[in-house]
Amino acid sequence: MFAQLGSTFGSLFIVWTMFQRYFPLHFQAYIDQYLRRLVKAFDPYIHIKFYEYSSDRFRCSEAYVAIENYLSSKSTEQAKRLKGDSVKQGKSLVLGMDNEEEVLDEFQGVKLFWSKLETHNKSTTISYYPTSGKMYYKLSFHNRYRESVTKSYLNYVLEEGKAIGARNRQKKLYTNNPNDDRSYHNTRWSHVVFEHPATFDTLAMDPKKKEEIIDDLVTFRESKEYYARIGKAWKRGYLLYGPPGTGKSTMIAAIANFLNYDIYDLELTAVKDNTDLRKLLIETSSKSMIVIEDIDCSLALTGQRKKAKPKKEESKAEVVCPIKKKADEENEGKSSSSSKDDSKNSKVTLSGLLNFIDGIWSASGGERLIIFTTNYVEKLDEALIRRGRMDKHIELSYCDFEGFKVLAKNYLSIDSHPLFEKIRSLLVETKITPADVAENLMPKTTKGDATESCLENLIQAILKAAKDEAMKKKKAEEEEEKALKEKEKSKEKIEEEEKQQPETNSILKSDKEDAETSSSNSIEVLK
Ligand SMILES: Nc1ncnc2c1ncn2[C@@H]1O[C@H](COP(=O)(O)OP(=O)(O)OP(=O)(O)O)[C@@H](O)[C@H]1O
Ligand SMILES: [Mg+2]
Repeated sequence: MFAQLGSTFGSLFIVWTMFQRYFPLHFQAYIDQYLRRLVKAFDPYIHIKFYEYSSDRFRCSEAYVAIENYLSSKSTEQAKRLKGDSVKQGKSLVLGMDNEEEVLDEFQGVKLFWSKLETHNKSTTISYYPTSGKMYYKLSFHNRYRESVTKSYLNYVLEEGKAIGARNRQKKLYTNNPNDDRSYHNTRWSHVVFEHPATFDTLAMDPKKKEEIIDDLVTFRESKEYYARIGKAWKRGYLLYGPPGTGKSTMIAAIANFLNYDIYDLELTAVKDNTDLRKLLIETSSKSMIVIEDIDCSLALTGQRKKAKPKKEESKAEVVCPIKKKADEENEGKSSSSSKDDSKNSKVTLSGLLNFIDGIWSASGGERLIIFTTNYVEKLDEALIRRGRMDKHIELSYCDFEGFKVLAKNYLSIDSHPLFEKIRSLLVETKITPADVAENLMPKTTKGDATESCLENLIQAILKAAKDEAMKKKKAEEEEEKALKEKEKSKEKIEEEEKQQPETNSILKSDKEDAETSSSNSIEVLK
């Protein structure tokens, strides 16, 4: 009987919450109070509320988000009014239950009722936030299941909800805003949705090396406790190095897709100073990768410990170091003030960067990868890339036959072909980047089967690369020979000059003696 009465009052109370907004405020409070007391006295059900925002109204509650994710599939099946909320990996809508809808769930034979409700804002003050009430999910279940629900079911919902959230989560690619652009954006990072298709399956590289990298990433992802135990920030540094077009940026995208991490693409040239760098770091979230591409170029720009660097290809230097180029133009003809200008360009120092990597400032969130890429690993300061800072050094190199097979599968969907043997032998002797191989394997027409022509194109490209390489080698040898000859010539010249030296010296000596006698004569005359 009590149960019946309780549920009657309970239903009455639900109806009341739906319609109370139509009553005057003082009347609402009065009814609310009495209904609550009645329901409490007879209701055999337990009710738990999960509010959308924490009490400070700044943070969205983690539990609320997990519950929303957990209920989304159930709502699609049961609720009559649904709400299209977010986009799943940029491909489809995720539906959730609308306000005042109810969903039934079952867990180990226990029936559980979820409803989505909103508190009604009784405040008459003007608020910065939307004046609508607070959203919350309410879970109702019978008192006799209190223990199993609070101990097992809620944990289960949170875990499931988090897993669903991680699956649906859209990765983001962040870039740091230039310093002077900050007032407009009012934020240090701007982002776009990250949707790069690269995966480890499509990455052309030695399968053993690939396996090793994947193992390393998995170990890192699952080592939260280990890092806590050894007292180290939960982060790992990767240095990717190799010639242009060997897949460094592609690997970064593959790692992000594999770990489902956000990418923070840090452009050091747009960072004002070390303080700014620290602030940028603090604003990154966990489960992310902080990437600095072409680190050698960025560091040269700071004018710190490493200054000299070989020039990259013209086009690339323009893209990667626009500020440096501008600074160079500005400094033209101002050699006297060049040191002053250098210090103006000097923004982030190497030691600032080292602090950044060491995790002093990133110790908060954890689960972060720091990735540097460079074409010139030998130019980097040893302090920057020592183990502990850049824990894993990965070389990406020219395309070998295994790499070619991956690209042939990606671009032409083939595992074998009679021309493969020829390509295998050519790749042993010739250096060609995966980017060049990929370009040749890309069909140039949609008509007919382009497999054969693509492979033929690739063979021609490898032969051309071999020819270019041979010519380059010959030219280098010739230049070396020329330099050697010139060196020998100048050596001979010096030796000849040295041989003539005694004669010249004796002439000089007699001249000196003559001068001395004439000067002593003139002194005597003066006397
Ligand atoms: N190892 C690889 N596997 C698959 N595709 C690759 C690989 N290397 C290069 N490519 C292809 O070549 C293109 C250029 O590669 P990517 O930008 O990753 O080179 P990079 O090493 O970052 O060059 P850079 O040093 O110039 O930045 C990619 O879009 C990709 O299609
Ligand atoms: Mg790159």
